[in-house]
Amino acid sequence: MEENNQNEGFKTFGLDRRVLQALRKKGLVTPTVVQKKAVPAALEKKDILLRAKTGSGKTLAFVLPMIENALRSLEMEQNNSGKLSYENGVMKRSRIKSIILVPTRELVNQVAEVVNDVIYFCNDILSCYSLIGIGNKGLDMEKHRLLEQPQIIVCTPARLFFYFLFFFYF
Ligand SMILES: Nc1ncnc2c1ncn2[C@@H]1O[C@H](COP(=O)(O)OP(=O)(O)OP(=O)(O)O)[C@@H](O)[C@H]1O
Repeated sequence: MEENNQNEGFKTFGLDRRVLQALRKKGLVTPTVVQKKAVPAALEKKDILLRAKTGSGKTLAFVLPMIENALRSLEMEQNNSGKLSYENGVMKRSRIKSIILVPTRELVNQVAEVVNDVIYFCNDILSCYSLIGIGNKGLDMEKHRLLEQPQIIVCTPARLFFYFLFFFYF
């Protein structure tokens, strides 16, 4: 009972129970103003332009609906195919669903940390990779990870452009 009350605020968004569990784990109970405005609209797949002061919770405002929509989409794929598909005993993950672009490599790490916190209880079906290499530095590892097709990628525009060129030419 207490658990339910704790998530009353975030629960009103109709989020997946694993996401609610992850929020609870982080001690997050009530959505901030910007989250209250953004999450329901983003869950309806509306385009959103957010502006709010620093520390107002903008990261979760876009991360929560993004993950929720990814989970819903995975569920739909599962319902359509009637079953999850497995390869060598491991569930085959579907392709990239979201790319989060941020201006600096420091922000890549920060945002990826928030994403990983939120997918903590569903990381068997959703994975997040952050691309923070520069040029050929980190290329082998990142290329390998990208080919594994994570559902969520966090990177800078420059790194994304690098991989567009890389996969186009090689
Ligand atoms: N609903 C919430 N309840 C309590 N704390 C929250 C909530 N949402 C976010 N926070 C916390 O508030 C802090 C700031 O959040 P966040 O970094 O998302 O803000 P921001 O608006 O993106 O800031 P910036 O503009 O500096 O990037 C973080 O520590 C985060 O965990």
